[in-house]
Amino acid sequence: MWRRRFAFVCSPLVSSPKSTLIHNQAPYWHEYAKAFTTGNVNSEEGISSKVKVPFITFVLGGPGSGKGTQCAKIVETFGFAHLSAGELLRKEMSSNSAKGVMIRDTIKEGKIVPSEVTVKLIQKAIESSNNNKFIIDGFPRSEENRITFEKIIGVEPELVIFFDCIEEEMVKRVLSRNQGRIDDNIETVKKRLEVFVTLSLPVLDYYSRKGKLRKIEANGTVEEIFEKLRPLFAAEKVSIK
Ligand SMILES: Nc1ncnc2c1ncn2[C@@H]1O[C@H](COP(=O)(O)OP(=O)(O)OP(=O)(O)O)[C@@H](O)[C@H]1O
Ligand SMILES: Nc1ccn([C@@H]2O[C@H](COP(=O)(O)O)[C@@H](O)[C@H]2O)c(=O)n1
Ligand SMILES: [Mg+2]
Repeated sequence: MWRRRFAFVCSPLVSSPKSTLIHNQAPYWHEYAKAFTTGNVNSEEGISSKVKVPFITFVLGGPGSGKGTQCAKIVETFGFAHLSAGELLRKEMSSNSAKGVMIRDTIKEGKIVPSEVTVKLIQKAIESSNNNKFIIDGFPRSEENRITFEKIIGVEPELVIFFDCIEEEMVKRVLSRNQGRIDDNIETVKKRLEVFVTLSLPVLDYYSRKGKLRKIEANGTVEEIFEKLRPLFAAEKVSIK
């Protein structure tokens, strides 16, 4: 059902988009750059890599559509740093703090964790990386996620990839993943699919309107899907090989 609903919002592959900083807000990125110009940062080496505007790609798709699998290949081939919002949250939930418990309950229910929590984790991961190219997997899952990222990080993605996979295949993949995830069960998967339709499709619609969305048909083999991704990253500015 959600495939049909989605079909009209996707734009076809288009040419390489341009980097866009959001100038009308006061995100941490601008503060960092300001600190650099005022000399209010410690390591010179750290500064020069960090003040460069990061190249950000968001990767979206339903549960089991292959986001994590393809991100690993993008990292290996094109030298991106992979930030999985779900992984960052799973690490955080392993603490028994109130926040950890809240994250666990939210993931178990297939719902979306409050955006500020997720964006702060992403911010920390970006800040502690030496890389300048990030592939952010499973984010933004909602308009609230997207807006919070814009407010706090202040950098727009160059590219937003959507893995379009049939529901039956996604459910099959999740149920045979076997990695002990608390959300890999049929009840949670059904809820996640609903959440995807209700909260994530508007995000895809937003980026489609901005000409940033690239839809990848994600029902084939891992290699077939990667071959469809390759041209998106082959441009010299993002390639290391
Ligand atoms: N093209 C494919 N064909 C068959 N199996 C696949 C394919 N891509 C990934 N898988 C397998 O399906 C499962 C789900 O893939 P993956 O974890 O990459 O999905 P995901 O989109 O990250 O899901 P989630 O949103 O739940 O984290 C994994 O066990 C993975 O090995
Ligand atoms: N932006 C996000 C990303 C994930 N979550 C929660 O984590 C679950 C697992 O995410 P995966 O990307 O690993 O599939 C997801 O179902 C959400 O509960 C989130 O809240 N916000
Ligand atoms: Mg994943």
